[in-house]
Amino acid sequence: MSTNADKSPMDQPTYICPIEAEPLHRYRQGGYHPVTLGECLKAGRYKVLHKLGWGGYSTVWAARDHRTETYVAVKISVAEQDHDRETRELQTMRELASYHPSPTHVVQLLDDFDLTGPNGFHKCLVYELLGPNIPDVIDAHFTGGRLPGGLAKIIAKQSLAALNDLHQRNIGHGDLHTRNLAFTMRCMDKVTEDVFFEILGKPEIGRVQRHDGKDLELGVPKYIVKPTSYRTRSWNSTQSIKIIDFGESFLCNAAPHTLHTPLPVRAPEVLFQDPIDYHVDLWSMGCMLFELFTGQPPFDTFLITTPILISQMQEMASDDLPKRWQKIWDTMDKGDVTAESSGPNLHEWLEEVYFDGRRTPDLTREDITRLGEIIGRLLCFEPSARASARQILDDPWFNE
Ligand SMILES: Nc1ncnc2c1ncn2[C@@H]1O[C@H](COP(=O)(O)OP(=O)(O)OP(=O)(O)O)[C@@H](O)[C@H]1O
Repeated sequence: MSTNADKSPMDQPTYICPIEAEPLHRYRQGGYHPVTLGECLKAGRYKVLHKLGWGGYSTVWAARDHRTETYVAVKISVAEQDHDRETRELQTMRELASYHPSPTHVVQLLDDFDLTGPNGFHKCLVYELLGPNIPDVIDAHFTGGRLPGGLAKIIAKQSLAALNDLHQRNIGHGDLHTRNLAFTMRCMDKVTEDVFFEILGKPEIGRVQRHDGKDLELGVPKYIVKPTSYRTRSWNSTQSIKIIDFGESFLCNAAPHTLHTPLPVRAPEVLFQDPIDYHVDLWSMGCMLFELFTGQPPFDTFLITTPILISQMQEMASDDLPKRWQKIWDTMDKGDVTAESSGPNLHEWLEEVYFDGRRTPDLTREDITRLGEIIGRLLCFEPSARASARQILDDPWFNE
């Protein structure tokens, strides 16, 4: 008997919804769990109030924890067969919970539970409730598409401190980019639900319909909620961030063979299929620092292919391709990419992007030169040549 799960996405019925939402075709066997606002999860403990976001592997919901009378974030994973990701996320979080004090700038896991719904079995992780991520705050609050230099420096220092805490414990994050840095929310627990909705915005709800007008399939929600857009916050230097999304994380003594880090921040050892450890995060951190200060990642984010990325990496990296990778590169099918690198190097590119004339710079040329030196210590092909998070944090530029 053929089921929905056997069908390719092309054969699936299509759904329409008037608001921006996660891909609706993924509400099917093995996919997202359909959540309704106001429903209570884990035997009445967590009352769902709003949608916080979604990713390739989960939907994330703001909820009231009736036991502790606090607001929390419940991450409901897709009910896929391969539970490696959620196992790794849970394992990392439990490992971190065994340390006291827990790292200041890493999201804290509060609870976990299992849920069975029409689309299968879902692992649910309950986290402390955080605010919006960096790109969402930039979109909402900063014209010009980038953070003020002072705030970027504070966020950079906090993410380096978080990374140092993880690496000291032999944990790799594996998915470090600005979407995975979320601002903390202060004083949320004491606020009433009315104030809570003033901050997160009232949920916007859209009715889901089948494109062909037939009844909805079992497992597809009738109504979908638009992710929150936080209001009434000022984003300044008193702010604090935490690293979220540990679905790609790993303990270095049991590192996976590959990672699904987004291509523009993916470390070269992942591309060349070399063994992986926490040094992957230092490459991603180099890319992230570039983006935090300039508002733009160093490597193309659109239509990028592995050969294009490797050729751009050769322009930006502080060292040459190691011999073991040069051999692979020489024989790789490069499509339109010429082996010769001809683009700007890291320092030229950083200056060009930062002083692009479209935005008023608040950092000096000397600042940008020094930032370029710092990023250069991270963007080294050879993983062991990359500076550690601690070494970067100790750079005098971060402490002026
Ligand atoms: N603790 C939290 N507090 C507030 N919002 C959160 C929290 N955790 C996650 N979110 C929101 O939910 C979104 C998805 O979460 P997350 O990145 O952990 O899911 P994912 O399915 O693993 O995503 P990806 O496909 O990016 O790996 C985040 O981008 C963020 O907007």
